[in-house]
Amino acid sequence: MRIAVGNDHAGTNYKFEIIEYLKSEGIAVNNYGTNEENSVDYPDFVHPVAQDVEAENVDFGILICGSGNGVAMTANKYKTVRAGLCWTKEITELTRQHNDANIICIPARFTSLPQAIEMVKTFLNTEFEGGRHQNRINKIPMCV
Ligand SMILES: O=C(CO)[C@H](O)[C@H](O)[C@H](O)COP(=O)(O)O
Repeated sequence: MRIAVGNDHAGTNYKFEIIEYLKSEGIAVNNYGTNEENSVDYPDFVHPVAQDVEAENVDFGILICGSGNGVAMTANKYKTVRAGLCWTKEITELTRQHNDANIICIPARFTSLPQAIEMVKTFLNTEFEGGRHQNRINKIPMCV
């Protein structure tokens, strides 16, 4: 498995811990930064992750910022990206089971680090249920 990871300054610390977890599981990582804590603009670090997902260079993406919203809004501009904002284990499960999300967006300022890692584990280990949910996903694009 290969995962693309991107974050702004609010997500740098969590990102390094999440990468440690991914590597401990033998998962390959494309780290697009930022690797610093100085203020940056989140779209600069979201576009490479979304492009990796769109090009199917990776299995999933992980985006981390303060609230999770800016990174989700940016990533969801890509046609084949379904980026879900997650803040509990249960919502993370549903984001995979019902929405077949291919990117998880983590709000670092509103989740603890153990919670963030648990959400990543859950995201990577939960299957899409298909069926009625596939019909709904098919209706998401504005231009089919
Ligand atoms: O929405 C966001 C990016 O996806 C975030 O919450 C940012 O991390 C946040 O806007 C950064 O705020 P700051 O005051 O510039 O640190």
